[in-house]
Amino acid sequence: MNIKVCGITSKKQLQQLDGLNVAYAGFIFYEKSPRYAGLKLANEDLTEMDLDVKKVGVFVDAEYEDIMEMVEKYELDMVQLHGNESPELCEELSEDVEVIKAFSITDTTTSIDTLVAPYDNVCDYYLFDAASKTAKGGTGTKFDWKKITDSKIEKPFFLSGGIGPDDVTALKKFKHPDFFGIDVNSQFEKEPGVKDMGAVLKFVHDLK
Ligand SMILES: O=C(O)c1ccccc1NCC(=O)[C@H](O)[C@H](O)COP(=O)(O)O
Repeated sequence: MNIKVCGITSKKQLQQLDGLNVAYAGFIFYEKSPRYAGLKLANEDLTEMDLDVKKVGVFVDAEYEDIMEMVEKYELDMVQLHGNESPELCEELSEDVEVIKAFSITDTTTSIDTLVAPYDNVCDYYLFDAASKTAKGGTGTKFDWKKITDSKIEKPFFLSGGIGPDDVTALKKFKHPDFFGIDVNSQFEKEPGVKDMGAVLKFVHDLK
């Protein structure tokens, strides 16, 4: 199970994460987020370290040029599109960088397969998060995972939304042919943007 820890805002925590057998580190490039990385991380913080962890930039309804500027500046390996980005934008970006398209799942989402269909050929991964009325992501809210197990999907995906230390047993039981990894965030924080690395370490160990 690949693990992505999202909302990293310091060089020190990035270094710590790199030693923890975590596959992906997420950096939020959305100014309204309390985890906005743009003002806290210099590009050298990400580019001058020899990292095993892949760097994922998270964007919400940003323009192609602005996303690519950050990809180049921070040498991002992947972008995660967490808003209402069009399949056309995903396709354009996927020529330059790996793309994760995120989808917000609500109680009224009836068919995940219908939701993802327009993005089938234009991104590399999906990410399923819980929708929220208050924020675009990082809310600690779960959605009904049965909506996933009832779907075909047919692309590697990250399961996200409110995943915390108490979910280890449920995650070990969660099965889907395209289940690629999990994305965690606010349930492993001391405060927004500051991870509890001890909790992350224990979680990674417990999942193995
Ligand atoms: O984390 C944020 O502040 C955020 C803001 C705007 C768009 C996306 C954001 N986070 C993206 C993520 O991938 C989160 O890890 C995901 O929403 C799950 O968060 P949580 O429910 O806190 O585990």
